[in-house]
Amino acid sequence: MTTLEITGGAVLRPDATVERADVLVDQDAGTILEIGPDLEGTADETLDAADSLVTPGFVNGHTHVAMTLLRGYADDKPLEAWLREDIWPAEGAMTPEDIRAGAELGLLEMIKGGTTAFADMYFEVPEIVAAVEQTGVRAVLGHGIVTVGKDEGAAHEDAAESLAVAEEFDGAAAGRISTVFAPHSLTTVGASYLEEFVPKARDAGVPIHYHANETEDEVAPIVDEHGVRPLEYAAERGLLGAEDFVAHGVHVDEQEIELLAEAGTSVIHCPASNMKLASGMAPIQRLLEAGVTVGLGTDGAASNNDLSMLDEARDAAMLGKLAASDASAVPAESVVKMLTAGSADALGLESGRIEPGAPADLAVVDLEKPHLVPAHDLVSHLAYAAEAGDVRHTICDGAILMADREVRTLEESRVLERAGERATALSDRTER
Ligand SMILES: CSC[C@H]1O[C@@H](n2cnc3c(O)ncnc32)[C@H](O)[C@@H]1O
Ligand SMILES: [Zn+2]
Repeated sequence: MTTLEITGGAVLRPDATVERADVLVDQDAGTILEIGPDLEGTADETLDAADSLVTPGFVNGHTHVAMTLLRGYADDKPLEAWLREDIWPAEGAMTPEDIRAGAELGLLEMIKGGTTAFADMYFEVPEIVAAVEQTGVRAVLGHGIVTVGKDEGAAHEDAAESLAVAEEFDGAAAGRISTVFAPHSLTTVGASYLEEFVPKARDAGVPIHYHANETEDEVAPIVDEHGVRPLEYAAERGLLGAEDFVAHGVHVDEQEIELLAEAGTSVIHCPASNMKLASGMAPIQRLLEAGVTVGLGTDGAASNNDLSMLDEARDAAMLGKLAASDASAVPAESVVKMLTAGSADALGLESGRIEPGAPADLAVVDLEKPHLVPAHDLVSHLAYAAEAGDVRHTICDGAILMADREVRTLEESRVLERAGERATALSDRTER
């Protein structure tokens, strides 16, 4: 057995307590073997975690990783105009090579910020699979379907591709990749395609991930056309399963919250994107009280504009309080749970907790920083004060992806250079 020991740190446990402990990892199995104050010190490899917090790796529950290429490409617009006037035309000009370059850039940023797993909805999924294989992270991938504006044949092909991609890549990257069927949203995919393909996804045992109730503009057409709220419409079409997860859930009423809770469908909260696009404030405290599993996501880098999950945690705490007009709403402990086990549970992953037998997906955060002193409460620091740049080491599936801020699975300078070149060329050939 090949082992790794993370020594000398403070370890965040699943009950949100923090204890001085070492963590022993079975690198062959990719799991945590033991957690204890003074382990033997005979591991094959050691990572120093003195003056550091060892936390579960962060789980980005909703992103579009290749959109790093569009970071800063179009800002200061609401969702509908942003997508139609800027983002969709640019995406229409993207090549598979662009997707690969954007995915590598996004994965570099995520690994440097302590993220060990992410859920993604995009196109050219084989390129994202290849980037995940190379970088060593864990991922839940889906081909995003949009049927509006397409003829019947192209729309049908898009939906069929989403199911085929989910079936082909489930279990790829030595089991680190799982998959979803991914209709973009309830307004951009026609009802007939949902009615045809959702039962097929269920038969294939593939979970479903989609954007839901993100803006008021998305709610109104469903109410007007179908006479029910979006999540009732989703439930009627079999889209609220216990393994399914929706991104956003900003404009949900009390009845829809109850529907989510009863169905066991999870919500991925994307506070930065919701603020930037002025989509609204999700009722996170209410969702938590109703028993809905809530995770955290960055959404794409074009609506955020970074992929830092620690930024997202702070935003979730701040916005949650503002939305509830209550400073005790969405406290630090809830946010840290969303950042780790909440997102992992939503995505059907076993990571997100440091305990024997759990996947060895870990981040080690340097506490010797001015903004992290004094250390009254390390859960508070993780929710409110820590930054992506404080992450020293990132481990996924027992493998070291970054040690002392050096990413081992990507050549950082090459990734930055290639992404910059590809983004410039993409922008030059995209008309606006
Ligand atoms: C068809 S692949 C996914 C699709 O989603 C777009 N997208 C990025 N951010 C958002 C968001 O906040 N709401 C809805 N859609 C979004 C992305 O640009 C791709 O086209
Ligand atoms: Zn999104």
